[in-house]
Amino acid sequence: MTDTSQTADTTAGTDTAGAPEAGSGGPSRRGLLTATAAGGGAGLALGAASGALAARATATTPTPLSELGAARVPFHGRHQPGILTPAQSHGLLLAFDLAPGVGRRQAAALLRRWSETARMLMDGRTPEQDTGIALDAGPSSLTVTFGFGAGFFEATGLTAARPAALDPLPPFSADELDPDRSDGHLWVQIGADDGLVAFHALRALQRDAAETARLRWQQSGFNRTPGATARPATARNLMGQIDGTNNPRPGDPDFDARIFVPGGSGGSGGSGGSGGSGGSGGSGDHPGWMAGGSYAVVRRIRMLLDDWERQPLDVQERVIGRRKADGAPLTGGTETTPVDLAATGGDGRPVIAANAHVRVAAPDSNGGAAMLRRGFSYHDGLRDDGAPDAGLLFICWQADPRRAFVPVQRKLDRGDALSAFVRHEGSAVFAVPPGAPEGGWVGQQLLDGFEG
Ligand SMILES: C=CC1=C(C)c2cc3[nH]c(cc4nc(cc5[nH]c(cc1n2)c(C)c5CCC(=O)O)C(CCC(=O)O)=C4C)c(C)c3C=C
Ligand SMILES: [Fe+2]
Repeated sequence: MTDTSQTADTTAGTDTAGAPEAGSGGPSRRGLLTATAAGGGAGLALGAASGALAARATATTPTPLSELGAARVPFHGRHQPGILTPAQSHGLLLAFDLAPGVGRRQAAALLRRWSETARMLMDGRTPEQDTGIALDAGPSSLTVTFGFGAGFFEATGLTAARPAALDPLPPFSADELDPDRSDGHLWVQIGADDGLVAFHALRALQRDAAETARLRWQQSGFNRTPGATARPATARNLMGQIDGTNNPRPGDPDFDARIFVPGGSGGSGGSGGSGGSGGSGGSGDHPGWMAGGSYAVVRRIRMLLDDWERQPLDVQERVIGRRKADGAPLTGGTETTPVDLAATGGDGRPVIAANAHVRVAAPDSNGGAAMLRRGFSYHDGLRDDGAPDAGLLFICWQADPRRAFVPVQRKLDRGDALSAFVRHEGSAVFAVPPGAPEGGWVGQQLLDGFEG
């Protein structure tokens, strides 16, 4: 069953924000803030009140967080956060390689540390020796998602547990891949509706990696800020198109089968460990430790924006097959009206061109292949050639990339009108294990028994 618990809980965090939370093992960020303000800045903030009394008063009567700041996504669940969670306004993607000589024991300890840090931060609490970067903010829908790249299994000698779905992607003609922005043993996806909250998480997770894993690449992205539009709306990408309309939805009957690896107990409780090998009990050729997990394909796709912006509106719309203003199909209706791929115009030609992106990418054109697209735009200034280094950190989620991303990208590569305006510059595939049950950690099903 689909876990819909990942929509941010906006009621959490305001009533307890001023005091350490029971069983939390750490103070809330805002508890620290109010105590610090009362102790250190009492003269400014509180006039003649005594420091001790003032500290008590401010610690019990914090200013309520805004709805945006208070929004909290649960860390524990059947699936990891950051897959079904609506894409946040800030995204940080980090890939790490294990340091030379690091084995599965240290890798397991790292995943346990990372999980604990992610759990605390997503709950709005502060790790020890905190940087203070997010001291005055709530969790702001922070999510942290962890994945394993193919190289992890080689490095740790866990090759028997390596999913076949992590086989290297085939080359595509639009690829101009930079190895320094591709692959990696471990992947961390951070999302938050506040840039400082996201960066705070990045620093804490990087500190946890310490000598165990070294940063291989990092990419930063963004989406529109919640509340920037009059009403909630599908995001636009940097080409100006409404992007994400025809994503599979959790209510669809085949949603889980398309996005998540089948099997597993489906819930919280217990350690979920499988003694470390994780090589059996799976479904098809997916190892048992991946039950409830998903595979993320990450592509850095640069947009040739100078070329694109020179195209007249009707050309831009024919390239995609949808209207730019409201995302409606060229066959009519509104954004959510199904695209009519069979419709022809007065001249007898298809209204949605043979090479229109939505036709070529549609499940109906690809034997039902579908994926959940959940990306971030990026902009890293100008390139040496003067063109903007900007585009889409394309992230798609699926139960098996060999039956989703690969066939669709193969088809796009051959006949997509959009290909003339994009270049794929980074690429990686990660096995993203199921969510951690209460008391457990991410990757435990694979690595349990090795940490110490
Ligand atoms: C291999 C998969 C895909 C890549 C790579 C990709 C790149 C890419 N897409 C856009 C913009 C849009 N894509 C849209 C729809 C769409 N795209 C894919 C797959 C890939 N896109 C799919 C499966 C679909 C849905 C098709 C359907 O069922 O109708 C749209 C239309 C709106 C929407 O449904 O989201 C836009 C716009 C860009 C700019 C891009 C690379 C930079
Ligand atoms: Fe697309």
